[in-house]
Amino acid sequence: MSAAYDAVLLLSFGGPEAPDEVRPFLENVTRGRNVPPERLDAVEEHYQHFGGVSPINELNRRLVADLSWALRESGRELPVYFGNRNWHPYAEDAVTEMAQDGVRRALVFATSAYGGYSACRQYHEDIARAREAAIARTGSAPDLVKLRHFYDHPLFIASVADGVRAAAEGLEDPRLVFTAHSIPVSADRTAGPPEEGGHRYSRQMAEAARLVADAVGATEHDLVWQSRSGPPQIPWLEPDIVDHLDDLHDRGVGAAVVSPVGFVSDHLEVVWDLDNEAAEHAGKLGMGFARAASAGSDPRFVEMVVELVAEQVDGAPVRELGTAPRAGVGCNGALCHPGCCEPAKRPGS
Ligand SMILES: CC1=C(CCC(=O)O)c2cc3nc(cc4[nH]c(cc5[nH]c(cc1n2)c(C)c5CCC(=O)O)c(CCC(=O)O)c4C)C(CCC(=O)O)=C3C
Ligand SMILES: [Fe+2]
Repeated sequence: MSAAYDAVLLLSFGGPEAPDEVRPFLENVTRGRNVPPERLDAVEEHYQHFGGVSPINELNRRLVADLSWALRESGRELPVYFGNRNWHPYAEDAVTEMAQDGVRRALVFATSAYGGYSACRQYHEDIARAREAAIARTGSAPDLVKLRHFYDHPLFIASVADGVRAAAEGLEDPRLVFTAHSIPVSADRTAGPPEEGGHRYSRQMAEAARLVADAVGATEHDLVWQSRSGPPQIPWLEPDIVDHLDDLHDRGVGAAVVSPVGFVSDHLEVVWDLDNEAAEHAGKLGMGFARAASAGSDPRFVEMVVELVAEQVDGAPVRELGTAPRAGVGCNGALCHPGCCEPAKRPGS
Protein backbone atom coordinates (compact mmCIF):
# COMPACT_ATOMS: atom_id res chain seq x y z
CA MET A 1 0.00 0.00 0.00
CA SER A 2 1.36 3.44 -0.75
CA ALA A 3 0.18 6.26 1.47
CA ALA A 4 -0.15 9.69 -0.07
CA TYR A 5 2.41 12.26 0.96
CA ASP A 6 2.23 15.92 0.11
CA ALA A 7 5.56 17.33 1.33
CA VAL A 8 9.06 16.60 2.63
CA LEU A 9 10.68 18.15 5.72
CA LEU A 10 14.46 18.44 5.92
CA LEU A 11 15.16 18.19 9.65
CA SER A 12 18.64 19.13 10.84
CA PHE A 13 20.78 20.25 13.75
CA GLY A 14 20.97 23.98 13.02
CA GLY A 15 23.78 26.44 13.57
CA PRO A 16 24.28 30.17 14.24
CA GLU A 17 24.60 32.68 11.42
CA ALA A 18 25.77 35.79 13.32
CA PRO A 19 28.16 36.45 16.23
CA ASP A 20 25.38 37.17 18.75
CA GLU A 21 23.61 33.94 17.84
CA VAL A 22 26.47 31.67 18.92
CA ARG A 23 25.93 31.63 22.69
CA PRO A 24 22.14 31.16 22.59
CA PHE A 25 22.62 28.39 20.01
CA LEU A 26 25.13 26.62 22.27
CA GLU A 27 22.77 26.99 25.21
CA ASN A 28 20.02 25.33 23.18
CA VAL A 29 22.30 22.44 22.20
CA THR A 30 23.54 21.77 25.71
CA ARG A 31 20.44 22.54 27.82
CA GLY A 32 20.25 20.03 30.67
CA ARG A 33 23.37 18.28 29.40
CA ASN A 34 25.96 19.12 32.02
CA VAL A 35 28.51 20.40 29.51
CA PRO A 36 31.21 22.39 31.39
CA PRO A 37 31.18 26.17 30.77
CA GLU A 38 34.88 26.04 29.77
CA ARG A 39 33.94 23.69 26.95
CA LEU A 40 31.21 26.10 25.82
CA ASP A 41 33.68 29.00 25.91
CA ALA A 42 36.10 27.04 23.75
CA VAL A 43 33.40 26.05 21.27
CA GLU A 44 32.08 29.61 21.13
CA GLU A 45 35.57 30.71 20.09
CA HIS A 46 35.60 28.14 17.25
CA TYR A 47 32.39 29.65 15.91
CA GLN A 48 33.66 33.23 16.34
CA HIS A 49 36.69 32.35 14.18
CA PHE A 50 34.17 32.13 11.37
CA GLY A 51 32.38 35.36 12.23
CA GLY A 52 29.79 33.43 14.23
CA VAL A 53 28.53 31.76 11.07
CA SER A 54 28.24 27.99 10.84
CA PRO A 55 28.08 26.70 7.28
CA ILE A 56 25.39 24.16 8.21
CA ASN A 57 22.24 26.19 7.47
CA GLU A 58 23.51 27.36 4.10
CA LEU A 59 24.48 23.80 3.17
CA ASN A 60 21.00 22.66 4.16
CA ARG A 61 19.31 25.44 2.18
CA ARG A 62 21.26 24.23 -0.84
CA LEU A 63 20.14 20.68 -0.10
CA VAL A 64 16.51 21.86 0.02
CA ALA A 65 16.88 23.47 -3.42
CA ASP A 66 18.68 20.46 -4.92
CA LEU A 67 16.21 18.03 -3.42
CA SER A 68 13.17 19.98 -4.67
CA TRP A 69 14.66 19.90 -8.14
CA ALA A 70 15.58 16.18 -7.99
CA LEU A 71 12.14 15.21 -6.70
CA ARG A 72 10.51 17.10 -9.57
CA GLU A 73 12.87 15.36 -12.05
CA SER A 74 11.75 12.02 -10.60
CA GLY A 75 8.14 12.96 -11.22
CA ARG A 76 7.14 14.05 -7.70
CA GLU A 77 5.76 17.47 -6.92
CA LEU A 78 6.63 17.58 -3.22
CA PRO A 79 7.46 20.91 -1.60
CA VAL A 80 10.50 20.69 0.68
CA TYR A 81 10.39 22.50 4.04
CA PHE A 82 13.39 23.09 6.34
CA GLY A 83 13.50 23.07 10.12
CA ASN A 84 16.16 22.59 12.82
CA ARG A 85 16.50 21.24 16.34
CA ASN A 86 18.68 23.98 17.79
CA TRP A 87 18.39 27.16 15.73
CA HIS A 88 16.39 29.13 13.18
CA PRO A 89 14.60 28.07 11.14
CA TYR A 90 13.23 25.95 13.97
CA ALA A 91 11.34 22.73 13.27
CA GLU A 92 8.42 24.18 15.25
CA ASP A 93 8.11 27.05 12.75
CA ALA A 94 8.53 24.81 9.71
CA VAL A 95 5.81 22.41 10.84
CA THR A 96 3.50 25.32 11.71
CA GLU A 97 4.00 26.66 8.19
CA MET A 98 3.28 23.20 6.77
CA ALA A 99 0.01 23.06 8.73
CA GLN A 100 -0.93 26.53 7.47
CA ASP A 101 -0.16 25.46 3.89
CA GLY A 102 -2.55 22.51 4.27
CA VAL A 103 0.10 19.75 4.34
CA ARG A 104 -1.56 16.58 5.68
CA ARG A 105 1.22 14.02 5.61
CA ALA A 106 4.94 14.52 5.04
CA LEU A 107 8.18 12.56 4.98
CA VAL A 108 11.03 13.72 7.19
CA PHE A 109 14.65 13.43 6.09
CA ALA A 110 16.85 13.92 9.17
CA THR A 111 20.49 14.75 8.43
CA SER A 112 22.04 11.82 10.24
CA ALA A 113 22.76 8.44 8.66
CA TYR A 114 22.89 6.61 11.99
CA GLY A 115 21.02 5.35 15.02
CA GLY A 116 21.64 6.45 18.60
CA TYR A 117 20.14 9.11 20.85
CA SER A 118 21.54 12.31 19.29
CA ALA A 119 21.50 10.90 15.75
CA CYS A 120 18.03 9.33 15.71
CA ARG A 121 15.84 9.31 18.80
CA GLN A 122 16.32 13.03 19.41
CA TYR A 123 15.04 13.70 15.86
CA HIS A 124 11.87 11.74 16.76
CA GLU A 125 11.58 14.01 19.82
CA ASP A 126 12.02 17.06 17.59
CA ILE A 127 9.20 15.82 15.36
CA ALA A 128 6.85 15.34 18.32
CA ARG A 129 7.73 18.77 19.78
CA ALA A 130 7.32 20.54 16.44
CA ARG A 131 3.89 18.96 15.90
CA GLU A 132 2.76 20.01 19.36
CA ALA A 133 3.79 23.59 18.60
CA ALA A 134 1.93 23.54 15.28
CA ILE A 135 -1.19 22.15 16.97
CA ALA A 136 -1.02 24.81 19.68
CA ARG A 137 -0.71 27.56 17.09
CA THR A 138 -2.99 26.36 14.29
CA GLY A 139 -5.15 23.58 15.71
CA SER A 140 -3.56 20.90 13.51
CA ALA A 141 -0.29 19.38 12.34
CA PRO A 142 0.65 17.12 9.47
CA ASP A 143 1.49 13.49 10.11
CA LEU A 144 5.28 13.23 9.92
CA VAL A 145 6.99 9.99 8.93
CA LYS A 146 10.74 9.90 9.51
CA LEU A 147 12.86 8.17 6.87
CA ARG A 148 15.30 5.42 7.81
CA HIS A 149 18.99 5.34 8.70
CA PHE A 150 21.09 5.28 5.53
CA TYR A 151 24.60 4.53 6.84
CA ASP A 152 24.98 1.65 4.36
CA HIS A 153 23.06 2.99 1.37
CA PRO A 154 25.17 2.37 -1.77
CA LEU A 155 24.90 6.03 -2.84
CA PHE A 156 25.99 7.25 0.62
CA ILE A 157 28.98 4.89 0.61
CA ALA A 158 29.90 5.83 -2.99
CA SER A 159 29.75 9.55 -2.13
CA VAL A 160 32.02 9.15 0.89
CA ALA A 161 34.38 6.89 -1.09
CA ASP A 162 34.80 9.48 -3.86
CA GLY A 163 35.67 12.09 -1.25
CA VAL A 164 38.36 9.76 0.10
CA ARG A 165 39.80 9.08 -3.36
CA ALA A 166 40.00 12.79 -4.17
CA ALA A 167 41.62 13.65 -0.83
CA ALA A 168 44.19 10.83 -1.11
CA GLU A 169 45.57 12.21 -4.39
CA GLY A 170 48.94 13.78 -3.78
CA LEU A 171 49.59 12.02 -0.46
CA GLU A 172 52.14 9.25 -0.25
CA ASP A 173 50.54 6.00 0.94
CA PRO A 174 48.15 7.68 3.39
CA ARG A 175 46.51 5.86 6.27
CA LEU A 176 42.70 5.93 5.89
CA VAL A 177 41.07 7.31 9.04
CA PHE A 178 37.34 7.81 9.59
CA THR A 179 35.87 10.11 12.20
CA ALA A 180 32.47 10.48 13.82
CA HIS A 181 31.06 12.58 16.65
CA SER A 182 32.07 11.09 19.97
CA ILE A 183 29.20 10.30 22.33
CA PRO A 184 29.22 9.18 25.96
CA VAL A 185 30.15 5.49 26.25
CA SER A 186 26.88 5.04 28.15
CA ALA A 187 24.90 6.48 25.21
CA ASP A 188 26.57 4.05 22.81
CA ARG A 189 25.80 1.21 25.20
CA THR A 190 22.08 2.04 25.03
CA ALA A 191 22.01 2.74 21.27
CA GLY A 192 19.46 0.48 19.57
CA PRO A 193 16.71 -1.63 21.12
CA PRO A 194 17.62 -3.13 24.51
CA GLU A 195 17.40 -6.73 23.20
CA GLU A 196 20.08 -5.99 20.64
CA GLY A 197 22.74 -5.46 23.27
CA GLY A 198 23.48 -1.81 22.47
CA HIS A 199 26.25 -0.11 20.48
CA ARG A 200 24.10 0.46 17.41
CA TYR A 201 25.77 3.83 16.80
CA SER A 202 29.35 2.55 16.87
CA ARG A 203 28.45 -0.67 15.03
CA GLN A 204 26.78 1.17 12.16
CA MET A 205 29.70 3.57 12.08
CA ALA A 206 32.22 0.71 11.94
CA GLU A 207 30.27 -0.89 9.14
CA ALA A 208 30.03 2.33 7.09
CA ALA A 209 33.81 2.79 7.53
CA ARG A 210 34.46 -0.77 6.38
CA LEU A 211 32.19 -0.37 3.34
CA VAL A 212 33.95 2.83 2.27
CA ALA A 213 37.38 1.24 2.87
CA ASP A 214 36.33 -1.71 0.66
CA ALA A 215 35.04 0.68 -2.01
CA VAL A 216 38.39 2.46 -2.25
CA GLY A 217 40.41 -0.77 -1.96
CA ALA A 218 42.08 0.14 1.34
CA THR A 219 43.49 -2.86 3.18
CA GLU A 220 43.59 -1.07 6.53
CA HIS A 221 41.64 1.75 8.13
CA ASP A 222 40.76 3.19 11.54
CA LEU A 223 37.60 4.61 13.04
CA VAL A 224 38.20 7.30 15.66
CA TRP A 225 36.16 10.09 17.27
CA GLN A 226 36.00 13.88 17.32
CA SER A 227 34.28 16.86 18.97
CA ARG A 228 33.85 15.32 22.42
CA SER A 229 32.10 17.50 24.96
CA GLY A 230 30.93 16.65 28.49
CA PRO A 231 32.92 16.74 31.72
CA PRO A 232 36.28 14.86 31.70
CA GLN A 233 35.25 12.33 34.38
CA ILE A 234 32.58 10.87 32.08
CA PRO A 235 33.90 8.38 29.52
CA TRP A 236 33.20 9.16 25.86
CA LEU A 237 34.11 7.09 22.79
CA GLU A 238 37.87 7.21 22.17
CA PRO A 239 40.46 7.72 20.79
CA ASP A 240 40.12 11.31 19.68
CA ILE A 241 41.42 12.10 16.18
CA VAL A 242 44.23 14.30 17.53
CA ASP A 243 45.53 11.59 19.89
CA HIS A 244 45.19 9.10 17.08
CA LEU A 245 47.46 11.19 14.86
CA ASP A 246 50.13 10.99 17.60
CA ASP A 247 49.69 7.24 17.69
CA LEU A 248 49.99 6.91 13.91
CA HIS A 249 53.07 9.11 13.96
CA ASP A 250 54.65 6.91 16.67
CA ARG A 251 53.99 3.91 14.46
CA GLY A 252 55.83 5.53 11.56
CA VAL A 253 52.79 6.48 9.46
CA GLY A 254 53.68 9.45 7.25
CA ALA A 255 50.27 10.67 6.08
CA ALA A 256 46.56 10.38 6.79
CA VAL A 257 43.36 10.92 4.85
CA VAL A 258 40.58 11.77 7.28
CA SER A 259 36.98 11.14 6.23
CA PRO A 260 34.18 12.47 8.49
CA VAL A 261 31.91 9.51 7.71
CA GLY A 262 29.82 10.25 10.81
CA PHE A 263 28.48 13.50 9.33
CA VAL A 264 26.64 14.32 6.15
CA SER A 265 27.94 17.86 5.58
CA ASP A 266 31.09 19.95 6.02
CA HIS A 267 29.68 21.86 8.97
CA LEU A 268 31.55 23.72 11.68
CA GLU A 269 32.71 20.74 13.72
CA VAL A 270 34.24 19.33 10.53
CA VAL A 271 35.91 22.56 9.45
CA TRP A 272 37.15 23.43 12.95
CA ASP A 273 38.00 20.10 14.55
CA LEU A 274 39.47 18.54 11.40
CA ASP A 275 40.57 21.30 9.00
CA ASN A 276 42.03 23.42 11.80
CA GLU A 277 42.87 21.37 14.90
CA ALA A 278 43.69 17.99 13.39
CA ALA A 279 45.36 19.44 10.29
CA GLU A 280 47.53 21.73 12.43
CA HIS A 281 48.50 18.85 14.70
CA ALA A 282 49.46 16.70 11.70
CA GLY A 283 51.56 19.64 10.46
CA LYS A 284 53.44 19.80 13.78
CA LEU A 285 54.15 16.08 13.51
CA GLY A 286 55.34 16.53 9.94
CA MET A 287 52.61 14.22 8.70
CA GLY A 288 50.78 14.59 5.39
CA PHE A 289 47.10 15.33 5.99
CA ALA A 290 44.02 15.70 3.84
CA ARG A 291 40.40 15.88 4.89
CA ALA A 292 37.92 14.13 2.62
CA ALA A 293 34.65 15.82 1.70
CA SER A 294 31.55 14.53 3.43
CA ALA A 295 28.79 12.70 1.53
CA GLY A 296 26.61 15.79 1.18
CA SER A 297 29.14 17.39 -1.18
CA ASP A 298 28.32 14.74 -3.84
CA PRO A 299 25.28 14.96 -6.14
CA ARG A 300 24.52 11.28 -5.43
CA PHE A 301 23.58 12.23 -1.88
CA VAL A 302 20.46 13.97 -3.19
CA GLU A 303 19.73 11.00 -5.45
CA MET A 304 19.84 8.84 -2.34
CA VAL A 305 17.24 11.00 -0.60
CA VAL A 306 15.00 10.62 -3.67
CA GLU A 307 15.43 6.84 -3.38
CA LEU A 308 14.55 6.91 0.33
CA VAL A 309 11.38 8.82 -0.58
CA ALA A 310 10.55 6.21 -3.24
CA GLU A 311 11.02 3.40 -0.70
CA GLN A 312 8.47 4.97 1.59
CA VAL A 313 6.00 6.22 -1.02
CA ASP A 314 6.07 3.39 -3.59
CA GLY A 315 7.61 0.53 -1.63
CA ALA A 316 10.67 0.72 -3.91
CA PRO A 317 13.39 -1.82 -3.03
CA VAL A 318 15.58 -1.05 -0.02
CA ARG A 319 19.17 -0.70 -1.20
CA GLU A 320 21.64 -1.55 1.54
CA LEU A 321 25.16 -2.92 1.71
CA GLY A 322 25.59 -3.50 5.42
CA THR A 323 24.50 -6.07 7.95
CA ALA A 324 24.30 -4.01 11.13
CA PRO A 325 20.71 -3.54 12.30
CA ARG A 326 18.98 -0.49 10.88
CA ALA A 327 15.82 1.41 11.82
CA GLY A 328 14.94 5.07 11.98
CA VAL A 329 11.37 5.06 10.69
CA GLY A 330 8.63 6.35 12.97
CA CYS A 331 5.43 8.37 12.67
CA ASN A 332 4.85 11.58 14.67
CA GLY A 333 7.78 10.94 16.97
CA ALA A 334 7.09 7.29 17.77
CA LEU A 335 10.37 5.57 18.59
CA CYS A 336 11.80 3.04 16.13
CA HIS A 337 11.42 0.41 18.84
CA PRO A 338 10.19 0.54 22.44
CA GLY A 339 13.00 1.71 24.70
CA CYS A 340 15.58 2.20 21.95
CA CYS A 341 18.46 4.68 22.13
CA GLU A 342 18.04 5.96 25.69
CA PRO A 343 19.96 9.19 26.24
CA ALA A 344 23.06 8.98 28.43
CA LYS A 345 22.25 9.39 32.11
CA ARG A 346 23.28 12.89 33.21
CA PRO A 347 25.01 13.05 36.56
CA GLY A 348 22.78 14.82 39.04
CA SER A 349 19.67 14.31 36.93
C1 LIG B 1 25.94 12.02 17.38
C2 LIG B 1 26.04 13.49 17.12
C3 LIG B 1 25.98 14.11 15.89
C4 LIG B 1 25.78 13.46 14.53
C5 LIG B 1 24.33 13.28 14.21
C6 LIG B 1 23.66 14.52 13.65
O1 LIG B 1 24.23 15.15 12.73
O2 LIG B 1 22.59 14.87 14.12
C7 LIG B 1 26.12 15.53 16.12
C8 LIG B 1 26.08 16.51 15.13
C9 LIG B 1 26.36 17.86 15.30
N1 LIG B 1 26.79 18.47 16.44
C10 LIG B 1 26.92 19.81 16.19
C11 LIG B 1 27.31 20.78 17.11
C12 LIG B 1 27.41 20.57 18.49
N2 LIG B 1 27.24 19.38 19.16
C13 LIG B 1 27.41 19.58 20.53
C14 LIG B 1 27.27 18.65 21.54
C15 LIG B 1 27.00 17.28 21.37
N3 LIG B 1 26.84 16.61 20.18
C16 LIG B 1 26.57 15.28 20.43
C17 LIG B 1 26.37 14.28 19.48
C18 LIG B 1 26.24 14.51 18.10
N4 LIG B 1 26.28 15.73 17.46
C19 LIG B 1 26.58 15.11 21.85
C20 LIG B 1 26.33 13.80 22.56
C21 LIG B 1 26.84 16.35 22.43
C22 LIG B 1 26.91 16.70 23.90
C23 LIG B 1 25.68 17.36 24.37
C24 LIG B 1 24.50 16.42 24.30
O3 LIG B 1 24.50 15.44 25.06
O4 LIG B 1 23.61 16.64 23.46
C25 LIG B 1 27.68 20.96 20.73
C26 LIG B 1 27.86 21.63 22.10
C27 LIG B 1 29.23 22.07 22.37
C28 LIG B 1 30.24 20.92 22.29
O5 LIG B 1 30.74 20.65 21.21
O6 LIG B 1 30.51 20.36 23.35
C29 LIG B 1 27.71 21.57 19.47
C30 LIG B 1 27.97 23.01 19.13
C31 LIG B 1 26.55 20.08 14.82
C32 LIG B 1 26.47 21.47 14.15
C33 LIG B 1 27.78 22.00 13.72
C34 LIG B 1 27.62 23.38 13.11
O7 LIG B 1 27.14 24.30 13.78
O8 LIG B 1 27.95 23.53 11.93
C35 LIG B 1 26.20 18.86 14.28
C36 LIG B 1 25.72 18.60 12.87
FE1 LIG C 1 27.03 17.46 18.26
